[in-house]
Amino acid sequence: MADQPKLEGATLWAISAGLAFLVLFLQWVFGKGRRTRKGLPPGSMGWPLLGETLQLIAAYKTSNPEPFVDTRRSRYGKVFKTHLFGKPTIFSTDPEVNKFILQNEGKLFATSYPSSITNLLGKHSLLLIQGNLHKRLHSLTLSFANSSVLKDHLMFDIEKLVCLTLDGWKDHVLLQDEAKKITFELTVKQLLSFDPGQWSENLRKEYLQLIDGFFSLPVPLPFTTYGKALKARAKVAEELRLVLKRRRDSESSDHYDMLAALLNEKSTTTSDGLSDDQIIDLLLSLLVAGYETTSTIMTLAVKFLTETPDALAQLKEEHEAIRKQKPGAQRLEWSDYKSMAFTQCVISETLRIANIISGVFRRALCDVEIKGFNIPQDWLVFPCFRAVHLDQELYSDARKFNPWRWQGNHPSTSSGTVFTPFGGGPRLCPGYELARVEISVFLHHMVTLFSWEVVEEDKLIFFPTTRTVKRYPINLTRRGRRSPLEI
Ligand code: HEM
Repeated sequence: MADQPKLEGATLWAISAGLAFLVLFLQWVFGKGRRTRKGLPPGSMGWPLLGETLQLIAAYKTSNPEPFVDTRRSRYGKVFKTHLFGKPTIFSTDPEVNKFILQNEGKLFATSYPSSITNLLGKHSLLLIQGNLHKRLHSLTLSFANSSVLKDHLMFDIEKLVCLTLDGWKDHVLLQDEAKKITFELTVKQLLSFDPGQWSENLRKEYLQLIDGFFSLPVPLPFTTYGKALKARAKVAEELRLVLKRRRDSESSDHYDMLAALLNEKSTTTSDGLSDDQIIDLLLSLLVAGYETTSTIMTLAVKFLTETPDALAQLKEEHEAIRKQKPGAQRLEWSDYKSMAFTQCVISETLRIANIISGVFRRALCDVEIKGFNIPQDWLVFPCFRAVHLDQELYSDARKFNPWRWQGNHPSTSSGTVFTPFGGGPRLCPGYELARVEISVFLHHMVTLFSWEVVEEDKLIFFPTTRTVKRYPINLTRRGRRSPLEI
């Protein structure tokens, strides 16, 4: 009898240990996603090697990619770990974490692209360079697209090139393609002072091939998309090299364009200028940066307006009022652009719900602690702007196109944390104002020169980039107003 309690104790111990083991085992099986290395945010690393890449791609290939983020955010919280495109990644849908990551560019985090993309952009691209050179060239680009340059120089070219394209329209266009033509020609003009013609059209065709390469398997064989993209890159670089050589050889220096600014750029410490390779990569990346981004917003603003007749009516009213002040076909002034208040609401709302840039990849340069989580050195982080822009806690009825939300004093206009379509920190998009002016001028002429009807239902998808599947075909009716090019 004396031994009985001992036996019971041992049995109890064995049962408790067994239970504890069972609980741990069940947690391991069912709570895989919640297990963390110390300090890592919760999340699932998905399949070996593939991680959760296929789930992400499958979601973004549809018109409603949100469930990818929504399910993980409700399971793990606003910041979760995952494994994307071959790398362990911290995915953030938290505006404060996103801001922290962007602000600490170059200190705790650095921009990160796969080598396949780096090869296409060129190692001197503004999107890739770091440190002082990045600072210098970022501010040079900014100084080329700021309000006073836009007002005194670019506004005129923007309107001319928008009208040149719109004047050529017959009764049917693929709007997405037309918008791309406009933004490409504008960028060529701004960078090199070339007017639209066969040269820029040939260059654009090479560009289309080059951009396809960003979203293809990086197999560098001549018949693969990636191989063709590398070839296209070489051709674009060759053309730019010829232009550069002519400019260096020429006596006159009366150009006012980005190339002239790059040729004059000198290091403050060594007073060395930029090499040909540096200039070519910079020009090439500027063409990439402003081309698809701005043209996508132009197309989608028209799509969302078409689907929201009250907004289209209000936008038309705003632009008709501007036209009334201008007898005949007079050109737009800077003050007209500044008076387009509702147009800015439409642009912000389009950027909020369908920006081509859902977020940006960065690499942690060291172990970083934020909000109680540890981000290990060399892991990727993905501050997801789209998830913040569509967060129901931050925007009421967040998934609906509602340009009126921007009227008055919406907090997100001022906070710079919950609305970041142009990124932030040292890599804030230097083209943010240029893009707004281009889109505003385009919308002005689109709604005052034409009315339109959508030819067929066209789906919006988000992978490989944000685009409509059928390139947004529309039938046009001319409204009888003369375009500024006719005077
Ligand atoms: C609606 C149009 C546009 C959107 C939504 C957009 C968005 C962005 C975003 C989010 C970034 C930050 C990338 C990062 O942090 O890694 C960026 C960078 C950049 N953008 Fe834009 N952009 C637009 C138009 C333009 C235009 C018209 C230009 C032409 C000058 C331009 C030039 C650049 C450049 C050069 C960078 C790289 C800046 C750097 O790394 O320092 N963008 N853009």
